Amino acid sequence: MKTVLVGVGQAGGKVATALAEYDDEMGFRAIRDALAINSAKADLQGLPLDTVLIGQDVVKGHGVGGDNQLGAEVMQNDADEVLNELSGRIDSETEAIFIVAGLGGGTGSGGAPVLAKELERIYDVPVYAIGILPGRDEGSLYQANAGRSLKTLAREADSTILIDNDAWRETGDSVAEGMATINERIARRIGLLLAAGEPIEDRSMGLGGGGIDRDVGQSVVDTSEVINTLRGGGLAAVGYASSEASEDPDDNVNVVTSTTRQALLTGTSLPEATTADAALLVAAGRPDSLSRKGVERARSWVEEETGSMEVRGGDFPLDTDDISALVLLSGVEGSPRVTAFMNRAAEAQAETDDQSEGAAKRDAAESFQNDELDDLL
Ligand SMILES: Nc1nc2c(ncn2[C@@H]2O[C@H](COP(=O)(O)OP(=O)(O)OP(=O)(O)O)[C@@H](O)[C@H]2O)c(=O)[nH]1
Repeated sequence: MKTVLVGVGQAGGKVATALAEYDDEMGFRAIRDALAINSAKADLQGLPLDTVLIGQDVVKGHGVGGDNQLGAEVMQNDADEVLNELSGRIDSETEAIFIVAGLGGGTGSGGAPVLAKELERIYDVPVYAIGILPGRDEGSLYQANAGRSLKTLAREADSTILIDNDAWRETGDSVAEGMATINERIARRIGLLLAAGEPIEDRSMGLGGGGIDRDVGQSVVDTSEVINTLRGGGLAAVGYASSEASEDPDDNVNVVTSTTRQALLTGTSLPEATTADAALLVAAGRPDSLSRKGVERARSWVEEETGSMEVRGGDFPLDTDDISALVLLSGVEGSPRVTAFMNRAAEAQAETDDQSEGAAKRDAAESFQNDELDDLL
């Protein structure tokens, strides 16, 4: 999927960098351009991307200090400059725009929904968001910010892929190490998803220098399958797992199915998200090890497990010794983790508003409709 990537805020800039670097290292060229936007000058310095500093007249390059309403305001005020900067990058080849942001802070949290709205107004290609949820141990301001931002982003973007900061953290990591690990994991998963839809001849095949035969590819994933999977809108998640391929092709039936189970049951960006409205299974590996029977069985298993009748599946030929499974889930609003998060956010907002009686437990679908969490726009 030929993508223009925009990172907003500190987390957005770092994750956009990790993604652009991964795409480049792998030679995928799915990310055609990447831009980082922030109201804090220091967070833009040192990023190997083109950057735009917003809100300079208001916060003088010092960031919005976790105030996401101010984050939304400065993005709105400087929207013309940002759109101008993007207009030279989004062209007739662009198939999707991805905005990535940490939803718990100020600039990314407030800025991402505003930017999504502005881009939707102008461009026909889908505008997707990658929204990073604060970990459970982050303070109430982060939770309340993320709840408000998510509610707004889910409405403004064509789909929002959620990454829970608690999902891929390794125990024992410091916060900085933890972030670096999470960012690498996001880069690999989203990076594969974007590359999976690219035609084979467009890939430089950094892993094998063109050694993949073109006519393997009747079931190769197409960009339109990613877009169709996300068409229902709302919230999405990605799962991923990888195992060594066996030399015996028959054994790879089981390798594909067990790797897919791991991807969905233990490897998703939103733990416990297994029911979905639609899903896409991408099996990556050498064409001769990607067992057709295995991929078909794995796809049927995803159908049963997610309860969705709309599960697409396909291959992603890669010259590696592993078989990887990437599962994209769309329509995960009802998952327990989203419910728990929206309750946590509503409680945090009630705490900050001193209206604790407003924080009764409700299900997540309802929290996207009711007034417990303020809308940002
Ligand atoms: N995955 C990941 N999350 C991060 C990273 N840096 C910060 N976060 C998370 O993002 C949230 C804070 O957002 P930031 O991006 O730091 O804030 P900002 O948008 O720059 O906003 P201000 O600093 O208030 O202007 C918190 O929930 C952090 O846990 C990162 O590198 N990776």
